[in-house]
Amino acid sequence: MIYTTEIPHLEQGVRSAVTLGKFDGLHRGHQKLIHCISEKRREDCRAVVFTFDVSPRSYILKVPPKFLLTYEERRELAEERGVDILAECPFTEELMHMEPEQFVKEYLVERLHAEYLAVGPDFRFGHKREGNPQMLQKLGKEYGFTVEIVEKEKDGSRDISSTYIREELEKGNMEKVNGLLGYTYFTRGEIVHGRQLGRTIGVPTANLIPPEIKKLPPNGVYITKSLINGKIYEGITNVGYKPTVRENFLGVETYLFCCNENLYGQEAEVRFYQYLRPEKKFDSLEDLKKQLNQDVETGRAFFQK
Ligand SMILES: Cc1cc2nc3c(=O)[nH]c(=O)nc-3n(C[C@H](O)[C@H](O)[C@H](O)COP(=O)(O)O)c2cc1C
Ligand SMILES: Nc1ncnc2c1ncn2[C@@H]1O[C@H](COP(=O)(O)OP(=O)(O)O)[C@@H](O)[C@H]1O
Repeated sequence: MIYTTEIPHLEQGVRSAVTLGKFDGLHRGHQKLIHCISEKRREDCRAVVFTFDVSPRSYILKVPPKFLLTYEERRELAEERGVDILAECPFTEELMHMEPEQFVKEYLVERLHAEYLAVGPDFRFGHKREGNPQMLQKLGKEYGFTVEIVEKEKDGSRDISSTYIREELEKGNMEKVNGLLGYTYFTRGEIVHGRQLGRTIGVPTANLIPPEIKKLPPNGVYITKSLINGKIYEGITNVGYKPTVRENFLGVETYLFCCNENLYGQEAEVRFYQYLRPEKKFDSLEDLKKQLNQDVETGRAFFQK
């Protein structure tokens, strides 16, 4: 897959099937759009995902953005789904104020040689969000591309969207989040040293510091699986600041049920299956240990089912 932060310019004779949007999470709705473009792949036709490098809303509001997928994670998932080119274009003033027809002509036609577009019914683009799927269809007749308006993937009566998934993630409803995503929500990082207290209470924990932009479920304890060095480990994970020992950074730390290896320096992907309880401040490490033993039992029972 080609990844670029510029507007791609395809060579002559090569055409494209394009989908456009923010694609945070690459959820089941996004996957449906990607399926549409990847079906059009040929020797001389590329599947292109055209997206922006900062969520337009957070750019305007100037709040530090949190995403369901980091840019790197999104790249990897897009590649797995059969995308040839992922263009993460800077969301510049120029792009923000571009007239819809100019965007179509300069970017989609002249640079991408688009022959096919897949968009959702609520897709909007260009200055004042005046561009819409019907307008794309009209312009397609003029410039020679077809536009498929792809029905939204639904969960019951509600459209699947990044907003819906964020809402459920904020509630810690991992079963719902994972169902909407079509994969298990995860975060990644390198396993780093903690205070080495874990081993003293019989519960060593692999600590990782999640990426700044990654949106996490609420602080608390989760049943998880961790992918480390190609192996899957079942375990339980605490997300938070460990109030009992007063950590000063937000960590994701996991006790792996069947592991006694030295894991420092390894990359881990922690996948969240179920929320167990909120993070608590205990009066002593002994009390914490009692609670941890209970959590371990709950976690093991979950995987035995
Ligand atoms: C499953 C799990 C649940 C945890 N729950 C809590 C908690 O509720 N409150 C808390 O202060 N720390 C909690 N912790 C964090 C422990 O305080 C921490 O693992 C211990 O102090 C060891 O820290 P260290 O890795 O820096 O040595 C939890 C850790 C795990 C793995
Ligand atoms: N079952 C296990 N679960 C998690 N980490 C383990 C396990 N067995 C061994 N380890 C190793 O022990 C380390 C955690 O021990 P711990 O005493 O909690 O130290 P730290 O505070 O540095 O995390 C992990 O980083 C890993 O290298």
